[in-house]
Amino acid sequence: MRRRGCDCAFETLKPRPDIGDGFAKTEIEELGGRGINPIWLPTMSEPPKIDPARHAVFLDFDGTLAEFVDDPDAVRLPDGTFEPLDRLREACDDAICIVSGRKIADLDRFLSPMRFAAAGVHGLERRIEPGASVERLITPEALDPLRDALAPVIEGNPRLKLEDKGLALVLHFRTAPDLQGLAQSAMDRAAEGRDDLVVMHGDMIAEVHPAGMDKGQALAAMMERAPFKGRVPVYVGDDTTDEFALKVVRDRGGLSVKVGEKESVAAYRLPHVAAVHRWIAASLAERNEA
Ligand SMILES: O=P(O)(O)OC[C@H]1O[C@H](O[C@H]2O[C@H](CO)[C@@H](O)[C@H](O)[C@H]2O)[C@H](O)[C@@H](O)[C@@H]1O
Repeated sequence: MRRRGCDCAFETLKPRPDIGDGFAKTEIEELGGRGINPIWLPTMSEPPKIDPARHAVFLDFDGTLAEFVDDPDAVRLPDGTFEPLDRLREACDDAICIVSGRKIADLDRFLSPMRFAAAGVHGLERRIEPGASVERLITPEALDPLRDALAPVIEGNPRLKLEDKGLALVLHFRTAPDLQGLAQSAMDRAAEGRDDLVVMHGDMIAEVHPAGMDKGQALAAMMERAPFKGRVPVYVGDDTTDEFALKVVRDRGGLSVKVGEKESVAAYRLPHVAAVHRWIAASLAERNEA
């Protein structure tokens, strides 16, 4: 099992009581060594508006388009946001992609009747256009031994929820924060000895999925193909897993936008989900006025 990469590094990048609100220098250096240089500027400015004629728009789902809720299956877009999102897709000629840790099938369900290009399960699933078929980079059987190892943990701790995404498994503890340590160590133990897997400790979840893919690589691959190719990338995301994509976009001179106040490599910031939707609507309005 690997515990490397941006997720784990950012996981350690928390304010330390022993050094006030700052971050440990070694941790900053560790991130730098991995090519990720966090810029901790909570006052970073609002991004310029999206230009649908020029931009390829990549949007994270949970915490970016949809507010967090206790039940991962009960998530939904805020009222009144479907139509602007769909108009943006039309205006961009389908060069808009949902990039998520979720399965594409689940994204489709939450966004129905809309359909978008998508990178699901952190890029292990991809759909290049709304009407295209889903490509999967691996098969779900790789995780069968972990399914078996986690079954008794769930049975013994019914307040933990297991989300089986086929190509990834997630232990949720948002409604049982006291079980965080147990969930994380159960996931670590289940993946022990598996160098082909990565364990990620995310936002009230412990997740395992095959190594070798992240949202940044998924974005770079999508940018090689129509309808994204030749456009300038825009990425909007709130979580540690989004940092991979935000870095790729920043390095390519695109618009990298962090949602919320966590540390980030992004150049711009929006404070919350509602502000993301307001920015999308304002971008469409600006285009109509032009
Ligand atoms: O990449 P994202 O679109 O941000 O997806 C990341 C994970 O999102 C979901 O979990 C998160 O949202 C849930 C619903 O609000 C919340 O209950 C949970 O605590 C959050 O971590 C999803 O269930 C995971 O599979 C995704 O990896």
